[in-house]
Amino acid sequence: MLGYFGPAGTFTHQALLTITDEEAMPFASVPEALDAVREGQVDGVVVPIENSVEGGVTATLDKLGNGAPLRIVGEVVIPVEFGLYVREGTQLDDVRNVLTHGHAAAQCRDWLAVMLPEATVVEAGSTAGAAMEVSNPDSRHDAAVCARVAGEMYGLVELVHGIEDNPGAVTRFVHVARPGPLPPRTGADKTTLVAYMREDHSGALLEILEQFAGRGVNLTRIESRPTKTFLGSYCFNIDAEGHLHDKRMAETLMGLHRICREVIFLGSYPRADKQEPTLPRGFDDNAFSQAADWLATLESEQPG
Ligand SMILES: O=C(O)C(=O)Cc1ccccc1
Repeated sequence: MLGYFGPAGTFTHQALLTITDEEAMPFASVPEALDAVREGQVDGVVVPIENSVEGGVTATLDKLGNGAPLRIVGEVVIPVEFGLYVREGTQLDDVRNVLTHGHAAAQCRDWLAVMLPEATVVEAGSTAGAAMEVSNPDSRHDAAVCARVAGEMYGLVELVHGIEDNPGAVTRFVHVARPGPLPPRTGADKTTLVAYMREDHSGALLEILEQFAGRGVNLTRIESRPTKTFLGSYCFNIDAEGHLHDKRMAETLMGLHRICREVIFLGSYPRADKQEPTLPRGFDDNAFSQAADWLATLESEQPG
């Protein structure tokens, strides 16, 4: 069974429904969901990882790389549109207290500031959790910012829809499982990893980037995250185009392993947009094989 960052009606739930229509288990937070996979309570979970407006979902980035190994086996990208949902009878002028997930609040910040300048925005566990809370007649919260499905699911009334400051925003979700066979290489894949530098020195990030650049591997996301040991200590959370079974990616991973203190491999999986990378000349599997054959020929000429 799969799990997801819930309750029912979250954007994550919508992402999950694009993968399966079988019954799935909701978890109240991203860390709880990921721990449930680690502990074997579910076979996999869907959690948000990146938003086109807000950037990385830090709870996911940090928790994926810390603890028993996990692997991303797939990704889903869905549009996110928000509305303001209230109990029957509440008017816009009555709204003093708005409840929602931090990422939703951030994506509707301007709208809330202009339309509800007096209102306090309170952070909830999730957008659907906010809708569920607001549906309680005794709730001290007047409105939830959530998806239309969540508003409907929890019996709320839609005051306004489309309150996001950046229309067209999308969120990327990942399907995470325990280590096992990798999803097959499709030619349009992504690899996610976390790299820890050996020691702090000038050019350390450049050396990491060189491993990718020198093998024709393009990055689609790179974020520095605190290692949580001391101030100024960071690791790099990276998405790169390609699959572990692409020779250029395998060589990149080996290069990183040589120069880094630790490299956590978080999986190779098909890209949601199915977009194949444009490879510079000399970086496809054939070019790597031919180079290896050439080297073998040179070595075979050597005595003994
Ligand atoms: O709270 C939710 O519905 C989530 O799934 C997290 C989230 C919040 C805002 C945008 C995308 C995902």
